[in-house]
Order: sequence, then C-alpha cells, then structure tokens
Amino acid sequence: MDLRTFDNADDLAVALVAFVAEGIAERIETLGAAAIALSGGRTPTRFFRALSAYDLDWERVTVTLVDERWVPETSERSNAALLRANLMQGRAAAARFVPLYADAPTPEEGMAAVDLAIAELPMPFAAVVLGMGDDGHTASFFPGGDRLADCLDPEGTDVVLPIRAPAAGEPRVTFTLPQILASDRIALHIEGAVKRAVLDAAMAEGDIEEMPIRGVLWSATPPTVFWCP
Ligand SMILES: O=C1O[C@H](COP(=O)(O)O)[C@@H](O)[C@H](O)[C@H]1O
Repeated sequence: MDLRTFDNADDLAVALVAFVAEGIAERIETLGAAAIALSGGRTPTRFFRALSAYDLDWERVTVTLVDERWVPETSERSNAALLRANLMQGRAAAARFVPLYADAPTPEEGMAAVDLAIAELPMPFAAVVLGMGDDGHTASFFPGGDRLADCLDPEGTDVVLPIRAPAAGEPRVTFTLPQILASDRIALHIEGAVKRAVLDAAMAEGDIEEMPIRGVLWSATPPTVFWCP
C-alpha cells in the first residue's frame, strides 16, 4: 500500500491537491476534458479550499461526488452544499458541477434524473478521492447496506445505485465500486488516530462486507493513502 504520511492537515492538503491536479492535467492533455469524483463528510473541507485555488484549466473539468445523502442542498447534511461552498469557488468556479441528487422524495424516484446527469461525465474519472468512516465504510458502501453486494459487485454494470443502511442516516446514492476502481487515480484521504486504526484493521484479514473499504484496499488498483495525525 502506498501510504503517504504528513505532519499536519495543511501539508496533506497541498500534496493531495497536487495528486488530483496531475490526474486532471494528464486527462485534459490526452482527451481534452476530465471528470473527478470527491467525497463529502467532515474531512475534506481544507483540501477543497486548497484545490479551488489551484491553477488548472477548470473550464474543462467536471466535478461530481463519490456519494450523496438524499437531502436537498439546503440541508447541512448535503455533500453537494459542502462542495459548492468550499470547492466551487475562486478558480474552480469555472468547473461544472454534477450533483447526485434530484428533487424527488426517494433516490429510486430521482434515479432517472441522476443517471441522465452523470451520462454527461467524461468517464472514467481522472481522479477519485475517497473518505472512510470509522465503521470502515467508504463512498456509501455501509456495512449492512441493503444494496451493498450490488455496489461492491466487481462485474456490476450500474454506475450509481441507491443504498440504505442503519448507520447511513438518510438514503444514499453512490458510485459503484467498479466505477471507482476504473479511475486513473484513486486517493484515500483520512485524518486522525482513529481512522488510522480503522485502516490498519481493514488491511488485516476479514470480510469485505464488514469493512467495505476493503473492496478498494484489496483491489488490483489500491488507493494512494493520504494520512496525517
Ligand atoms: O457520510 C460520509 O462519510 C464518509 C466519511 O466522512 P468523514 O466525515 O468521516 O470524513 C465520506 O467519505 C462520504 O463521502 C460521506 O457521504
């Protein structure tokens, strides 16, 4: 595993920005456009702010989320709201943002609109940045999720799927594992001693559905891990 350790969150953010920006620049160079998928939650705010200031050809970049809680952007739980407030600013305001939420009561009812929106993405992703919960979930691959097996299916052809789980709060929508693993670059961004211990536990033997981050860590294309205390 390529584990990159930093003294503090600022240094980590600078390195993670460079990792993602290189992926974007390479893809723009070869194909003229790039899509990236970023995670929500509490961890990525500093990284988003640093990335928003980076000098890139942002007009050729489409940004989406790895996963979303099925809530409107007025909710403080919205990953899209977090991303708009912290990334889609400054230089990065020139990028296009594709949300994973549509104005419908359930993900199933909104899925056609989400599928239509993501069909525009220049896939595969130039870069994906994953987070990890203290329960070993990544994206919205939660232990006990009702569609977890479908999300993790290496042969699965769905691009995004709805999922519900006891620890997930709201219903979710998530890119599936094959879509994540097809990315040019995959980063796992974690901070703090607790998440480091979870990472160590996930690297040990065990069931993928118990700690779904294993689906990424144990894949043929494991992530580059960015960690600081
Ligand atoms: O719910 C979510 O949690 C994970 C981890 O978030 P953190 O707050 O522990 O950093 C995140 O990666 C995911 O995108 C988000 O929907």
